[in-house]
Amino acid sequence: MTPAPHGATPSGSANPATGTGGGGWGAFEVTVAFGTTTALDRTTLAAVPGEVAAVVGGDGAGKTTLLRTLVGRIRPATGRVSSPPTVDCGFMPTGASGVWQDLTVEENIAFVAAAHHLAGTDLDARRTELLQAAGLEHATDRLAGALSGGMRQKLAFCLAILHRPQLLVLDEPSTGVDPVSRVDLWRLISRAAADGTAVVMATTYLDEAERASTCLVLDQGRTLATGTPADVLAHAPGTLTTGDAPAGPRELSWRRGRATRSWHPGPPRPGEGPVTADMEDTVIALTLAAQQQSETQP
Ligand SMILES: Nc1ncnc2c1ncn2[C@@H]1O[C@H](COP(=O)(O)OP(=O)(O)OP(=O)(O)O)[C@@H](O)[C@H]1O
Repeated sequence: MTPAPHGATPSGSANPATGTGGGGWGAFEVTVAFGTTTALDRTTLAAVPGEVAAVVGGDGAGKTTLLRTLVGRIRPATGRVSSPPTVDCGFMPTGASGVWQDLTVEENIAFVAAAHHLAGTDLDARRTELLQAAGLEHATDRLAGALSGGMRQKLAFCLAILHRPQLLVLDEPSTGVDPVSRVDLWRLISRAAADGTAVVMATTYLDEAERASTCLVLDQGRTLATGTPADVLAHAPGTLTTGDAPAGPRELSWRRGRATRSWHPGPPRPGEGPVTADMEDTVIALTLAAQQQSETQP
């Protein structure tokens, strides 16, 4: 059996790297460095019961580091982390590492249930509820390693939330998942939040970030924007245009469906008809603006 990192731990003690401060859960002004790499630079993310907080950013932005810091797996150099005791956290790591591949769906559930001392009719009801919601009720005898990617991700989600954690931390739960399973996963996530769980999720799908209560945009450890999706959209820098071809340097343009978006740092130029940026455009524009700023800094 391949042991997988998971939120399920038999220990119920609070993680020493975390605390339950009076200001709610979250990571506050945390800095994490790996050697000379600053993975997080005074980053703040609040985790509020009943809400979904989305963490977005490109490769190496610091998303996983922030999530691991929140659940006490990384101790920040500075700043404060406030989270429930480990036993009240659920963590779904990225990829297939949240499930035990050589156990069946049923065995995966039983294993995590045992780790959390869940049993009896309460467990039966919870198992049935989650498997049905995830569309896995007819796959209970299948090995997790033989499931489709989307089914495996949904199983990983069920395992992370089986014990009704107060804080649920999901690392790119829908990456590599087909669009239908992605809808299922989002429904599961929304339901968890509606039940009062504080959900934090890293995602590369910006339509998901747009539906979250709050959104944190990271780039190389720096916070580019934070707030409600509307707040983030309101801070899209520069000007965005759309057309058939790049309206400027290619590195400042990207494809959106059949159209090409172009970004430039200043206000609209004469004759330019700017388009309203959605979350995807905004995150790209914020990242390009940050890159330009760091290139011009000595
Ligand atoms: N254990 C580690 N040792 C050294 N460097 C690390 C370690 N974990 C992360 N990093 C570095 O910290 C930075 C942030 O990484 P992190 O995995 O948090 O980013 P991410 O936003 O999750 O990106 P991705 O989606 O590509 O995983 C990167 O430069 C990464 O190389």
